[in-house]
Amino acid sequence: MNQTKEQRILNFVLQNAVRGDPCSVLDTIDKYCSQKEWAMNVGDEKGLILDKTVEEVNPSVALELGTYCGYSAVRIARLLKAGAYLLTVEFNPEFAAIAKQMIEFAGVQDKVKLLEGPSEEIIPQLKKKYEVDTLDFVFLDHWKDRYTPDTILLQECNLLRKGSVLLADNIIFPGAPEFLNYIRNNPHFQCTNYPSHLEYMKVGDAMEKAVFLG
Ligand SMILES: CCCNc1ncnc2c1ncn2[C@@H]1O[C@H](/C=C/CNC(=O)c2cc(-c3ccc(F)cc3)cc(O)c2O)[C@H](C)[C@H]1O
Ligand SMILES: [Mg+2]
Repeated sequence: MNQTKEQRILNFVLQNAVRGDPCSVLDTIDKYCSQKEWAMNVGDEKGLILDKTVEEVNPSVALELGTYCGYSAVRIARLLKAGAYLLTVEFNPEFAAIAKQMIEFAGVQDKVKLLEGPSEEIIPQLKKKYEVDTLDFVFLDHWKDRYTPDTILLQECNLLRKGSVLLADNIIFPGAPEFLNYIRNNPHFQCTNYPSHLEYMKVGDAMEKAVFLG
């Protein structure tokens, strides 16, 4: 049975990256996806915006929606302080299995809880089942039409506190117009746009940061 692209990416990492070295895993994925097969990782350019935001927030509890191969989970987890952790949600079992191996190879498994299932089911369980009080940081990178409903759900579940930071990928390409309209016209959020480029391409893209004002 021939391999999927995501399996090829993982195998390239297992064969070429340095076990236990998150930066080497990120660089290896970026090398493969820019030279051999494009894939929808946040990538190295937008990854720097993600890095700066995570460092600025310095979250104790972070949430990611849309793990995919685990690139941004590794990217975020490598920056977390002792005792801090990332919850990452992925509903496709094949991708969850790939991401699990990627996260373990990078050596950040102690900082990452990979939750397999749809975000709309997982988010309402975060407080009781996963003992979350509130989220300090949320990275949105799953289906673009789910950014708004899940942002509303996070609020309904009282998972955001004054100062919680949301960062959304792909504001320009593929685009999340409905989310942009929702979040920029919502008085409970203070928004900032970060122009960049689509991963591994010269196409324009952007990330949007939204700080919850309570
Ligand atoms: C309904 C369940 C919702 N709840 C969910 N709960 C849990 N997991 C979920 C949920 N919804 C989705 N997922 C998972 O998240 C991942 C999905 C990620 C989606 N990302 C894009 O579509 C994209 C496209 C391009 C792009 C750019 C240029 C092109 F030409 C083509 C593509 C670039 C980019 O940076 C992009 O992030 C993963 C594949 C999928 O299984
Ligand atoms: Mg993306």
